[in-house]
Formats: sequence, C-alpha cells, structure tokens
Amino acid sequence: KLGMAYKKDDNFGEWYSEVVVNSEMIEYYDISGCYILRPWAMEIWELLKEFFDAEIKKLKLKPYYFPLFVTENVLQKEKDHIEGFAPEVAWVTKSGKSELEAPIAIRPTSETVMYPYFSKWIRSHRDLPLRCNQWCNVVRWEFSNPTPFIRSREFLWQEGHTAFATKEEADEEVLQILELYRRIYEEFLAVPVSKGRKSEMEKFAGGLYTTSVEAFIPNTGRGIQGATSHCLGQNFAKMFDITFENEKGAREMVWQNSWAYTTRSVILTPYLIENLLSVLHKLFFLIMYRFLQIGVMVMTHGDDKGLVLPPRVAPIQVIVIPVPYKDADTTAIKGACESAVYTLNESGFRADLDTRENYSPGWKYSHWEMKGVPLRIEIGPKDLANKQVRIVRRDNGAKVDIPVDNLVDEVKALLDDIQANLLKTAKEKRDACIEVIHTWDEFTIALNNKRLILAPWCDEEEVEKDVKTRTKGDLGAAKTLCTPFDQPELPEGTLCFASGKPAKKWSFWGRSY
Ligand SMILES: O=C1CCCN[C@@H]1CCCn1cnc2cc(F)c(Cl)cc2c1=O
Ligand SMILES: [Mg+2]
Repeated sequence: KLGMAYKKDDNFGEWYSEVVVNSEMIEYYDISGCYILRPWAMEIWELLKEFFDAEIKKLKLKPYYFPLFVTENVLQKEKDHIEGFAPEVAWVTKSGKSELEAPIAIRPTSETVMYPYFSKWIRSHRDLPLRCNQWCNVVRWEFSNPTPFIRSREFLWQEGHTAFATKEEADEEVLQILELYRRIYEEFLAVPVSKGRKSEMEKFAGGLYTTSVEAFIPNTGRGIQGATSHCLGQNFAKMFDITFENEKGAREMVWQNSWAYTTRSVILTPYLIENLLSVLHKLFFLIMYRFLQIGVMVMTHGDDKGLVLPPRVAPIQVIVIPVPYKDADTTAIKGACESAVYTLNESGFRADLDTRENYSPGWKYSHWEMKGVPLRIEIGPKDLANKQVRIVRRDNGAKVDIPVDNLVDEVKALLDDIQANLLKTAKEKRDACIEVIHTWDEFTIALNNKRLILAPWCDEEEVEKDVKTRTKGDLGAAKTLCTPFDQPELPEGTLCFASGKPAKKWSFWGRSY
C-alpha cells in the first residue's frame, strides 16, 4: 500500500496506526492480544538486544532461562507486591480434557519464579554478586479504564535480577543499567530521555526505589516511561529468605535490583485516547509498545511519508535502486547496483538492492520511504556514464551526486549525520515542550498546552495525590513522571506549585501513557 491517508499533525493516532502497518512491522493475529512481529520490527528488536546483551555481559550478567509457569502458592507469596496485579495473571487450569490438580500461573514477571532459587543458591558472601538476566516473554492480562477493556497478552522483554552483599553495590548497578537504557534511546532510537527517580507513589511497590528514563511525545503532550531500574533493597530478601554468611560468619540479607527494558504496564497509545477504533486496533498498539518501545521511535521521527529510521537500528540502512531507461544498458546498471551493495556490505553497512522488475523506480522510492530506510541510492544511465551515484536522504530529502569511488566514505558520513540530526531535532522539539512553572495556574495552563512541566515540589505524596484528583479528566490526570537527576538550581524560599509549602526538588509532571 502506498502513500499515507493520514497526516501526522492532523490525526496522530490514525497516522501512527497506518505507519506501523504500511511499514510491514507487525501483522494482526486472530487471537486478540496476540500479534505477529514481522522482520521489519524483529530486526530492530534484535539490533537493540545485540547491543544491550553485549553491554550487560561486560557487567558480568549471566544468561538464565526460568520456567514460564509458576505455582499458585509461590505467586501468592508476594501479596503486597502483587496486590492489584492479581486480575492480570493468566492461569493454566487444564491439560487436554483433564483439570490440573492446582492451577498454574503464566509468569507476568519473574521475581516469584526466581527468588526461591536465589535463596537456595546464595549461602556465602562468595556466592555474591549474583547477576541474572533472561530474555523471555511474559503474559499480563491487562484491563485499563476508562477506555473499553484492553488486553495485551504477551510481550518480549529482558528482565535483570541481581543480588549484592552491600547497598552500595546495588545502588551503583541501578545507575549502570539506567545508563544503558539511556543509550538505547538516545544512541540507537535517537529518542531523547530524562533520567530520574520515580516518586514513592509511582515506584514499584515491592522495591526500595525506582529509577527510569522518561520520553515525551510532543504531538500528544504525553510522557512515556521508557525503561525502569529498581533497587529492591532487602524487601525480597526478607520475603524469600535470601541471606548469606559474611566474612565474619554473621548472616545478612542480600541487597537486590531488578530492571527491565520494557514499557509501562498499561500503555494507552495516543490512538486509544483520541480515536476509539476497533478493539483489535487498540490491542495492536499495546503490543507494539510493549514489545519494542519502538512506538516511541515511530512517533518521534515518523513523517507524512511514513517511518524514518535512525541508521543504527535500520534493518536496511541503504537501499540501491536501478533506474533503467528503455534503451539503456540495464545489465550494466544492474551490475553497478550490485557492486555498490557489495562494497557497502563489505564495509559493514546494511545495504540491499531492489531489482524487482514489476515495480517502477517511483513506486520503489515511495515504498522504501514508507519503511523509513535512511538512504536511497539511485543509479541510472547518466550516473553510470559519470561514474557517480545519486544519494537521497530520508530524513530531509536532500539529494547529492557522489563519485562511486567515494561511496563508502560518503555513505558513512551521511548515516552518521542522519543519526545525529534525528536526535538533535527530537531533543529540540522535546526541549521546546518543557515549561518551568511556579504556580497552580501556570501548571494547569501548561498542562492544557500539552507541555512537559518542570515544577518545584514539596515531595509530599498527599500533594501528588491531590494534583491527580484536581486534574482528573477524560485525557487522564497529571502525575509525576520523574525527579530528574539533573536538578536545576532551587532558590531558597521557592514554594511548591501545588501546596505552597517549601519546595524540596524540581520534578517533571504531565499526562502520560
Ligand atoms: O519492572 C520490573 C523489572 C523486571 C522485573 N519486575 C519488575 C517489577 C514488575 C512489577 N510488576 C508488574 N506487573 C505485574 C503483574 C502481575 F500480574 C504480577 Cl503477579 C506482578 C507484577 C509486578 O510485580
Ligand atoms: Mg501491569
């Protein structure tokens, strides 16, 4: 399908839905809540996984795979940590025609699966640190209101679970992992994020504190939590009796972290909020977000011609298209295309060519623009005669003719420039949305102007709850997104915008997904 029916700035939700379909990222499946991830999405996921996996191996993480299933009594062990989550748990109750003696849960996250074995494996300080990461799927049957129920059944993620002898080691790793998440967003997806700490109300209830990277979508004025890195303190050590004998022979509880490259548990995409289309469509986005957080990249960089992929995650970075004229030497042109692809692949670029006879060059230009390929190379008779190629950038449409001999250097320079340009543009757009406010009136005006709000806060949970109550509405209430580590100056006497009490910190507030 060529061309977009919807414009990004006119109808964001529809535009988004069309882009991820037309770019052949995912396909509907006939069980609601399940989706087929097609190569154009899976290849991006695999590029991100390759980077993240290599980096955590440097941090001595070991790969594990724990069972998909967890018994009821083990799952129930975490009443406080799973309170509120219980309706999300999917259960296996039968095999064939016969009922199981006891229902078995499908993991919604793996704390209760893993930690009884952490308790068994950790005896002495010599068994620490324990560093476990698994790449797997998890199932959560989420319903979210007020939009008519939404189910996301299964998504892929990595979940890291680590145990240390001291809090200092745990605190350090939380930030090391958070930096990797920042790099995934800013260096690969070219999406600017803010590192910060979640409030007591927004953090993972089972943990000690939560840090996150927060993205923002200017079109909808909503924040999106990108990934989370929790310090669990000794809470789970107490619940699961995960203790070790220290050097002095005394018994101590371990300090733990858990972190996931995942998305918020309930993502109401702009689509769900603004365009109540069929349930199928809604599930589609939830999965899109869940699986890959690629939704943020699509929204950040996409335009009215379709996807715009940052080169570092583009499954194809350069597409070479022959432009044959009727009487031209099509064989020579095709040969030039093949050698250009060969040269680029040899130099480590992901290049491919589209020599399909049944499509015109024009059709191919639109097709590969829709899929967001960063560079297109056209080779026609004139280019052949002049020993040059024409290169067209997807991000700004610029065309440049370059000598074949400079192909590799030019392509490298262009791809690097595209990667940097996408992040720079996204950062400028995001920063233009940030509004520093000091009073409640300024806050409500900024909120309605779809701004990312930076406000002085007294850090009291009651006030956070009060802001939610006072901003309740069909677009969702305002909430704290994070307290950025990078704190602006807080002049003596600055008052909290919502309570008038002495402010303790600057926090990002806004509506979110
Ligand atoms: O976010 C992470 C990083 C990776 C490991 N997990 C933590 C916390 C997950 C919270 N959470 C999130 N969703 C859940 C859904 C459930 F059905 C149940 Cl039983 C529990 C939970 C739950 O604990
Ligand atoms: Mg959830």
